Amino acid sequence: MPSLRGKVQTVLRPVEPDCLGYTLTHEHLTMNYSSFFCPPSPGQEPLSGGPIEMKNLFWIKQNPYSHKENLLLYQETDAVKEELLHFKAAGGGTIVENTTTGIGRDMNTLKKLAEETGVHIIAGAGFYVDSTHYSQTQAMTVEQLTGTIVDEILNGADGTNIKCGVVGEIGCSWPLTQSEHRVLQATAQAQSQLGCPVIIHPGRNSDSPFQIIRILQEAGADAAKTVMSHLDRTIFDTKKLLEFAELGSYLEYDLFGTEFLHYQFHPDIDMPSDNERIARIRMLIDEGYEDRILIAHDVHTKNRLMKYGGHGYSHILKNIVPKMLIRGISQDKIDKILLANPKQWLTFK
Ligand SMILES: CCC(=O)NCCS(=O)(=O)O
Repeated sequence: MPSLRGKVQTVLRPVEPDCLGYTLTHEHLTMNYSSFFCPPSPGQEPLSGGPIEMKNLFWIKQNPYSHKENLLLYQETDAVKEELLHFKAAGGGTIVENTTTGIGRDMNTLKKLAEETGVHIIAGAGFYVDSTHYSQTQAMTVEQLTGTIVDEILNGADGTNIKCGVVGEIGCSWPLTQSEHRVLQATAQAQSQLGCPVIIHPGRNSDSPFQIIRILQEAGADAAKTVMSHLDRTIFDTKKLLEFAELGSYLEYDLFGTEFLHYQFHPDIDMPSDNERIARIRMLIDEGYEDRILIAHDVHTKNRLMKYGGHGYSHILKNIVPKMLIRGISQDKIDKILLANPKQWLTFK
């Protein structure tokens, strides 16, 4: 089996880890989220159709999953290209593109965007949450799922010869389904064969990240090469978060730019603001976890793009980094979060 040891695998080629630069570890550049459409509140149904306009932008920001067109990021490749160029001009170097099977991964578009912008793009192998698993996926054994993931990294994904460089985002629901459990075991086996980076989308319950790490470790995974995404909306209790940090995975705050009153996927959860995210990160640094923190925006709907009045892919570099400095997070620590930690995670072992 060919070895990628010591390299980072982009959609164009394996590269030296030192060339990555500032890295966002959880984004989407092209995807289709239409199967997660949430019907709007009674009386607001007419707002789900039609184009995105100034007059409905605030409503879409509050109800991003209730506007049909907003879920079709794959229609915006030209805008995404322009916004990747903004990211590069702001000092950005690399984007991990976490679109997996089930939400419209498009390897050819990722390759084209990498070629046309010069931004390093790293694609994700594996499967999103159960509700998007095809019947063939549901029927596969752990060994067959492992074979698929390994093949997407070594030979190319979706019938192309364009290769993935991470496994994930691997989708998990709460409660975890049997098919998701098998995918996690396959993820662990692929990681133990290839030494590859892994990234997980946990269920919306504070016990979910613990359960996932346990399943992965029992199946042979390396928690130290695994990212737990979306901690912003998953673990709120400080003691529990520090207990989770002890398990050794990367701790990702990847919903920067997402600020709304009502979290449509889980109304019991109050989505934090960017200031609250920065405060959590400061706390984790003070507790000694600076080597484990990663950040991103997880752009996955159109309204997050600058074209539609959103923050785009450069919000962290342009706005969050200066605010982190004001809140006492030194440039040295910021460089760990955006440069050294992603490099360490993305390099095959
Ligand atoms: C595909 C994009 C995605 O999974 N985003 C996560 C949204 S949330 O679960 O954190 O709300």
